[in-house]
Amino acid sequence: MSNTTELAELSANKCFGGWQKRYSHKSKVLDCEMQFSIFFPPTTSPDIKLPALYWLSGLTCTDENFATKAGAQRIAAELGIMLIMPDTSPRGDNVPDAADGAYDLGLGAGFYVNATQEPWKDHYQMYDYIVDELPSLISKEFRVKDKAAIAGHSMGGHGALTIALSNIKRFCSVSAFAPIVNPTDCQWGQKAFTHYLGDDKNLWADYDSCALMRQQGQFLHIPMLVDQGLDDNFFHAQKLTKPLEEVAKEIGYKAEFRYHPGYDHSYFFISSLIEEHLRFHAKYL
Ligand SMILES: N[C@@H](CCC(=O)N[C@@H](CS)C(=O)NCC(=O)O)C(=O)O
Repeated sequence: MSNTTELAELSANKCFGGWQKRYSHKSKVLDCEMQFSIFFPPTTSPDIKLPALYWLSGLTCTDENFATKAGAQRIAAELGIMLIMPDTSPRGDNVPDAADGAYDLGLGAGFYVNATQEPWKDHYQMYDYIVDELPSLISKEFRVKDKAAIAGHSMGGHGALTIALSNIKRFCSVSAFAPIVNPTDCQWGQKAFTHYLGDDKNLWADYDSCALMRQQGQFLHIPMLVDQGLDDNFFHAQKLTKPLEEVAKEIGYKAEFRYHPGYDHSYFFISSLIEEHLRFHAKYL
């Protein structure tokens, strides 16, 4: 860590020879105090720039769900990959939440967009937080490679795919579990985008991985792996995964889409396949 740190360490646990840590910091773009988790793999030299993977979680999660439920640390330790786990929305007493306390809007449901509408726009700038502010902070504080991998689940799969497709030079590879791929055409996405972005559907398309792949996929390519459980009760209801596979087929975009009988939407699905995702990213990191 640098001498003039902006981070407060909240916890540190030794894990598979490395360290699982949690930090707090003041976010300028979100205008609130934020927490994030990091797994540091065991390393022989503090001077080596580590490869890093950003994990974006889904609705209702904090930075701690993946850290405690996915079981990713053993393979990350073996592969020498740092795991960076941000929160899913701004937090704090001054941050607006859904009026009815709904789980799919407001706290825990930032959707990785920059809100343009009241009362959200002062704090809900999650796209800028994940793409710019947090990576700048991480590279100031720790030794990490410039290009990172990015992955996520459900709303976080949407975040990972849209951020990777819009920032192909910044990320080496992207993967997702049960991602929302067409938020402009599913209930979760339409609700969130109406609140955060208003009625301007042009703005919505900037955060829709189907639209982004269709726009840019003929010219640009990033290695992509997507896994979907066939017993996931949100698979059909929220049009997860499939619409992006259809766009990929249509435009000839090379990406792997896999469907797994019996698996649901939970972290039991993620923990069953996370090793394959980490090994996939390790080829490009
Ligand atoms: N049925 C859930 C919907 C939310 C949900 O399934 N969240 C997923 C991501 S979309 C999750 O990872 N939940 C936290 C966990 O399983 O640890 C609820 O009402 O809380």
